[in-house]
Amino acid sequence: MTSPTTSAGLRVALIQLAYDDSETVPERTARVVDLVRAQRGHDLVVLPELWPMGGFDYRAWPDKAEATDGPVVKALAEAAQDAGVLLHGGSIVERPADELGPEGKGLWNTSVVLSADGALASTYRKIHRFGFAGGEPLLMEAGADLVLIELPNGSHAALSTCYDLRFPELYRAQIDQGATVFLIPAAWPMARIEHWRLLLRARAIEDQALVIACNTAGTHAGTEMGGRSAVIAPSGEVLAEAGTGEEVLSVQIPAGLVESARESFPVLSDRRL
Ligand SMILES: NC(=O)CCC(=O)C(=O)O
Repeated sequence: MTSPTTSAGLRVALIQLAYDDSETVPERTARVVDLVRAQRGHDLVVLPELWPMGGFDYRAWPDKAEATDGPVVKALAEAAQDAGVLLHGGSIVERPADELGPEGKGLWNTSVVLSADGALASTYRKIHRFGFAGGEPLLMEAGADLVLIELPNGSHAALSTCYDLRFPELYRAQIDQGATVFLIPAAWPMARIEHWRLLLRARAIEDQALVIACNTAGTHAGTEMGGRSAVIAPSGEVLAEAGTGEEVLSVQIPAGLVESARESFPVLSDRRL
């Protein structure tokens, strides 16, 4: 995969959604769809991990799981089309109609990307499952595939999700496939928010990539979420960072950011494999 010599600028909106346990999935979906529609004029809109089913609401996952042609993704597709944006819809608890996976669990933490014409452009199944003996490893299958998408400015973005951020080898594999941007939805708790902030900058600096990371806010299933969604330049400079509550972060990313960083300080060419 080759990226353009100089990528154009990109206008991005990160919807750092706050939620608690009081909303139903249809209610939250309706709220999110309105927020997405309001982002017309952006090239790319990003939502957090597992916002429909609740990132830490493990017990609800089996009942709330949907297929990627289910009501949540359909609503997101319509919103992307109405707003005329490429939409990273965060992730859902995916239950495909006809697949159980190697461990027989039948659920995945699946990110969905909708194009501006409302088509499902791409999906990514979270590779590193969070929760040790409980949570994701107990209930979900692990994804196995690297996924890259083309952004409206022609650059290539690699998909990962939340806990994946702790595994730098994933991001090295993604840049080896041509990624210059990392798109990372998350449900990262307040208790470890400084890890999030540090690791986002680390991934940007070590891989000389643009990091676009959208976290969750609010408190659900007894876990306070940390917010601090961010856009980080390959230099490690924080171009924009959200606070800890619900917020839409709107960022104009300058043209050629990654290319000029890699050209002026070509550290990646000194790798010894
Ligand atoms: N949803 C997650 O993957 C949470 C990750 C997390 O809390 C951590 O890595 O710390």
